[in-house]
Amino acid sequence: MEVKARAPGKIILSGEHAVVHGSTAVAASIGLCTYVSLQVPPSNGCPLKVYSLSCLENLRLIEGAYRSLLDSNFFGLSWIVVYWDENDDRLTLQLKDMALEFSWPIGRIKEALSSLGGPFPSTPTSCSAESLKLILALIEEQNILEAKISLASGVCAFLWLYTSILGFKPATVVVTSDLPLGSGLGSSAALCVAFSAALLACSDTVNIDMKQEGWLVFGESELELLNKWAFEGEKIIHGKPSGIDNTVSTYGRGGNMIKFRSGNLTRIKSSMPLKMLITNTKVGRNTKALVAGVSERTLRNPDAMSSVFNAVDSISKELANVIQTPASDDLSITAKEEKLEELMEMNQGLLQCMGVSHASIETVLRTTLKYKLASKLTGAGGGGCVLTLLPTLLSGTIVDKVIAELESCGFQCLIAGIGGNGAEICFSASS
Ligand SMILES: Nc1ncnc2c1ncn2[C@@H]1O[C@H](COP(=O)(O)OP(=O)(O)OP(=O)(O)O)[C@@H](O)[C@H]1O
Ligand SMILES: C[C@@](O)(CCO)CC(=O)[O-]
Ligand SMILES: [Mg+2]
Repeated sequence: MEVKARAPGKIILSGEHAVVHGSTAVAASIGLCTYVSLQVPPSNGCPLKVYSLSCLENLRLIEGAYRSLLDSNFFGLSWIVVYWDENDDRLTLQLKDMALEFSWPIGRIKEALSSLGGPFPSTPTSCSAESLKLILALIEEQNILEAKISLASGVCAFLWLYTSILGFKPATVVVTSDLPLGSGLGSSAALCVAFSAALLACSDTVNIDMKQEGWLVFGESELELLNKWAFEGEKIIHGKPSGIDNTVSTYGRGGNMIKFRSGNLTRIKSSMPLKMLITNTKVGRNTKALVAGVSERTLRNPDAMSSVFNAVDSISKELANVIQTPASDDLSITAKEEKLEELMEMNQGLLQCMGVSHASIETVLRTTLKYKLASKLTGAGGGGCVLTLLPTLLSGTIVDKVIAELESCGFQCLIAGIGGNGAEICFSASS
């Protein structure tokens, strides 16, 4: 059986970092996703597939399944029934975009992690420091290249989610993504949401009709479970996440945005078309380190930082109001856009106060300002992506000029659809 899951990335319009400290933030999913395909063989001893000898070639597709071939003669034709062999049971994770593969014999994973007691799919549980050590030992055995070491946290999140939700079943899991990694567009959350969605869909906890075709959405209670598991994965990658990224990736739906505070979400409907240019500075950074940096600054300057977080809270609430309030004779779309631009600039100023801007971000701000466009960093900052509001009446020529100038600095621009769907799953018979 194969289950596929997809989960979107996000942009934060206001409130990143401050949201970790209890302020309101406003975010929306974008039309770029991470995809997970999970292939689980049938339980040991069950025939995996029956082939006629004429299509014996197909057998080569099933690596490691040759050992228990049972030859039979069925209706006068020669058929082969292929059984799965326990000794060949492996858990394999392929990160396709990085051309990386991790693979462990199930016996080895059991030996290392059975003390953790999984599976417990309906009880989202934090990965303790001791459990993390055991998981890291499994990853170290795979000799991950120094240049790709930042991926280890994603692999840790995978092993924790996998063994907690499905236990010690063999499977092949393949990951691909439209999202740039570590750039502020929520790649870590999209990964954890897509993993959790695929794993829960394969577990006995979630009641879903596997015969339905096309992309499916979980019901509300399953979404809640999915979001909680994804949050546990995010904690492994981010250290101390607010939960906004996984919540947006789980619950995004039909053009909605999300207002988020202290773990609670409110869906908000935008009453205006919102077009954002996303500029990826391509400066790599790590959300965990940036979040920790803001927390350290807060410990050193508690009163000043509390004022900064309060100011961000007011900005996010105001921004949500502007987005929701319909345009009228007294409040034109242009006036609303000017208000949003001002709020974005104020938020950016406060993010600088938190110490999470970067020279590359400042270059984007200066460049877009030449065209009278307002910008702010999105996500954790320190490089990564910057948002620029593209007002409705802005001519296409100006947009082209800004993009050309930004790309001449070595940045990469894209205009993504805002407020797409959240997590979805799809079943298919394995090939
Ligand atoms: N498609 C993927 N394949 C493998 N690992 C991934 C993938 N997407 C995310 N990751 C993991 O997430 C890490 C990046 O997460 P990080 O939180 O630093 O950035 P982000 O989520 O893109 O940005 P932000 O948190 O600011 O929105 C990577 O180093 C890797 O461990
Ligand atoms: C920087 C941060 O606020 C957003 C990262 O996309 C971290 C978080 O909320 O978990
Ligand atoms: Mg992240």
